Order: sequence, then structure tokens, then C-alpha cells
Amino acid sequence: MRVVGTREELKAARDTAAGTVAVVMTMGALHEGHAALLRTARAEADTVLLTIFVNPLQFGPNEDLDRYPRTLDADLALARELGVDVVFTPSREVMYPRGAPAVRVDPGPAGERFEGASRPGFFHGVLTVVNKLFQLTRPDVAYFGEKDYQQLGMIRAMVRDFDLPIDVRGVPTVREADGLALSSRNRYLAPDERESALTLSRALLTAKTEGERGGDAVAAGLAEFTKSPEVKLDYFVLTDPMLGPPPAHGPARLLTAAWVGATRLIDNAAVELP
Ligand SMILES: Nc1ncnc2c1ncn2[C@@H]1O[C@H](COP(=O)(O)OP(=O)(O)OP(=O)(O)O)[C@@H](O)[C@H]1O
Ligand SMILES: CC(C)(CO)[C@@H](O)C(=O)[O-]
Ligand code: BAL
Repeated sequence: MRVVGTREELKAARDTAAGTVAVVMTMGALHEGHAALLRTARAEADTVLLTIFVNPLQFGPNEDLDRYPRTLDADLALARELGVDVVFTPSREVMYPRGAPAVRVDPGPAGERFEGASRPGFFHGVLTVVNKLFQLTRPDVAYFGEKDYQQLGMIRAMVRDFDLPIDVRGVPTVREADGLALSSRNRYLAPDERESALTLSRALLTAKTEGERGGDAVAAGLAEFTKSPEVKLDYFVLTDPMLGPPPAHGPARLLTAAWVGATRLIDNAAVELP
């Protein structure tokens, strides 16, 4: 496994990569969710490239950029175990040599909803760094988690609208045995908060069950949140699978975000409306 930090080293590694090249982009603090992306990439491509970069551009001024978990040694050990070929761990200066970029990807109106409404500038930051990492790594295929469902949709939209020759593949959300979606931010949770955090997956499951038997999915989900007043709901919505208005019947998506203490968590679930 080659670990590279500069553009020149990455270019050399990329230029000699064999066969189809897959990229998995992360902010590090790797867990089994990231491992699922890497295992899928390993099974489906010849060369697996992992990027680890905590992108300052996607954090708001009062968000957790400074305390975001950084566990590089453990991340590299896991990457090695999973058969990753190249790890790109650029510094902030390598990614943004002239400081914050003046030109950024505009996510359009879809990027102003849900996560974009609560985290202004978030999708500008995500799409800008993803676009840069696409240019630098030149992958044939890229894997992203369904845990960040809106992010996956925004990246697919950018690839479509910018004619990028990249096959974007979504990977289902990996959960703890009790339902909590794995997330690097789960490390922030104190034991009682870890219990409260189950409200998100519980509300999604209750809403899905209610929706699939013809009831009011959103009302059922919201009722779960009222049982845990210590969890501060940001949004709980039903959309179509492309994040548009909810359909009357057929496939739909439930999306939620909530604060558990100082930690903001997100989750989502597929639902089939009768
Ligand atoms: N539980 C999960 N199941 C599947 N994919 C996941 C999971 N958690 C993260 N991913 C995916 O891993 C990639 C890198 O995500 P990231 O490094 O931000 O991890 P994260 O756990 O989502 O972190 P955070 O706690 O900041 O949200 C993204 O494509 C993300 O969707
Ligand atoms: C896609 C990503 C690596 C861009 O910084 C990040 O948003 C993430 O880890 O999901
Ligand atoms: N997991 C998506 C990146 C973020 O929340 O900042």
C-alpha cells in the first residue's frame, strides 16, 4: 500500500495504476461503514484509492472542524488490512494552495434543502472538494455511502451535469446491532447520549412501518421524537427517492437530522408507500 501526500506523488501512483480505478473519499476516523465502501471497491475494481481529508470548506464557522476525530495510524492499518492500493492524505495546503478557493461548485436549489438549509455552504464545500478529488484521482468508479443520502444525490447530480466520466455507486448504510447508523461523529457521544441517539433510527423504522401500512409516516416518526425530548429534532421529512416532493405511492425516502447534546447526527430509510 502506498501512502501519498502530494499531488506529484498521487499523479505518479495514479499514472501507474492498473485496470479500473475506484476511489473512496473519506474524512478519516474510519469505521465499518467506510470498510463496507472499501470492501465493495476492492471486489469490483482493480485498483482501490482511498482519500482521507478533513475538508475545511464544508464546515460552518461554529461546526466541529477543530475537534473532528483524527486517527490516521488506525485508518492506515484498516486500509492495509482491506487491501487498499493507494491512500492520499493531503494537507490543507496541498488541497487549497491559494487558501479558500474563489470558484466553488454551485449545488443549485437542491443543495439549499435539508442538510443545505441547516448547514449553509455545506454542499458548495462538499461538491468542490469531491470535484477536485475527482480531477486528482481520475477514477472510473467512485463509492459513497447511503448514510449521507442527500450528499450521494448531489454528487450524482454533479457528475451528470458536468459530464464527468465516473460511475457513482451507492453503498447501503452500515448500522450497529441496535440500529444506530455508524458515523465518525458517534465518537462524540457520552453513554447516555449513545442511548438517546437511537431515537433517529427508531423514528425512521416506526415511520417506515406506518407508511408501508398506509398510515402517516411522518406523524409516526415525529411521535418517537416527542418521547425523547433531550433529542433536538432538526428535520424529519418524506421525499421521493430523488429528494423531490413525496409521491402518493411507490418508493420514497425518509430523512432525518437531530442534535444529541452537541452532536448533530443524520440518518435515512427507504419506504415503499402502498
Ligand atoms: N454507516 C455508514 N454506512 C455506509 N457508508 C457510510 C457510513 N458512514 C459513512 N459512510 C460513507 O463514508 C464516506 C465518508 O464519510 P465520512 O468520512 O464523512 O464518515 P462519516 O461517518 O459519515 O462521518 P460523519 O460522522 O462526519 O458524518 C461517505 O461516502 C459516507 O456516506
Ligand atoms: C465526501 C466527503 C469525503 C467530502 O469531503 C465527505 O463529505 C464525507 O466524508 O462524506
Ligand atoms: N459525512 C458527511 C460529511 C459531513 O457531515 O461533514
